[in-house]
Amino acid sequence: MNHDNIVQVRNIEKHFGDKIAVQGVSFAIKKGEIFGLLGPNGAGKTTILKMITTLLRQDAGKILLNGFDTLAQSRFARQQFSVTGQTAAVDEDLSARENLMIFGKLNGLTGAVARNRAIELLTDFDLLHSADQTLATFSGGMRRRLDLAVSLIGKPAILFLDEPTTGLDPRTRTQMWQAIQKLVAQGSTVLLTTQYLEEADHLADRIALIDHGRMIAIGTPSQLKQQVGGLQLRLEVADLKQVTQAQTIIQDVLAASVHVDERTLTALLDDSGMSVVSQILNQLQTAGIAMNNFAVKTPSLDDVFLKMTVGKN
Ligand SMILES: Nc1ncnc2c1ncn2[C@@H]1O[C@H](COP(=O)(O)OP(=O)(O)OP(=O)(O)O)[C@@H](O)[C@H]1O
Repeated sequence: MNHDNIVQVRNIEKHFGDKIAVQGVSFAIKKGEIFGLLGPNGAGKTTILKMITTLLRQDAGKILLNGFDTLAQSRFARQQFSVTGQTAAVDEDLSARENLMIFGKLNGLTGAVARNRAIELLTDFDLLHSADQTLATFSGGMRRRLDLAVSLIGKPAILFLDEPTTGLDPRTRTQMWQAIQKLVAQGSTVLLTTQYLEEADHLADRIALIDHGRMIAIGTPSQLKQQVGGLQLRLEVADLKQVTQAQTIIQDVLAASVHVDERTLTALLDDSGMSVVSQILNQLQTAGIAMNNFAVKTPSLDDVFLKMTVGKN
């Protein structure tokens, strides 16, 4: 067994009646990683998360959390993680500080330790100024940050976040991202589900793409994007008479074909990526070829998602 893999999911499967919600899903998460489960509505992300967090029993396959089997050793497996959902399990009539202290005591902390831990978390999540207001006065974003803070009271080794930023405005979403990154810098491992490609791209070290209950791809955001075809170079030559010369230069540097449409030239860059771009620019300049514009476009996770899911829905 590889002890670096704090979460191990092996070939899990879940049926609801005749419907297969999850089939043959396997992945492993290393300590300190942010791992994203990405997929459209109904893909199976929540069902996978529920099986990992022992809320649902898988019909087949095995899940180990820090080495503990979620079915055979569920009590120990549950001690390894904390989970936050889309609704906070907090008391509306109490303040943020009081809620944190109650959860601290429920987690076995003494009064003094709970008080200090509450201050630490309120500071980390930028809630110290509002610490003594009742939650009724809290915005959605503040509530979500408190929810995350509450789930960290017991310093869990693994944190599961189910759509942590759904419904938040862009500014609050960025604050949540910073809070999650800070957690990982302090040694946590995070598994999050999201429907937002941008969120997975920004936050996750690796992403598993889920569609119709199956894992259709896994990798770092850049590995997934490379499967779509790497970087694309696009430039427009100012003088129509120099287009062929520019085409030859780029073809020679890339050893690949260049598509020409009037003055616009496009080509796919291989793994060498940006290093060949400066060579192309230098050679075009030496040849006295002027350009109206020049761009290198990275494929987005949207491109990956469309390419991998189109035709299967
Ligand atoms: N308790 C249940 N009984 C029957 N079908 C279910 C049950 N839970 C989930 N499903 C079905 O299993 C499939 C996967 O659902 P799941 O909630 O895991 O998807 P999801 O990726 O989390 O979607 P969303 O982004 O909308 O939350 C869906 O087709 C859903 O209708």
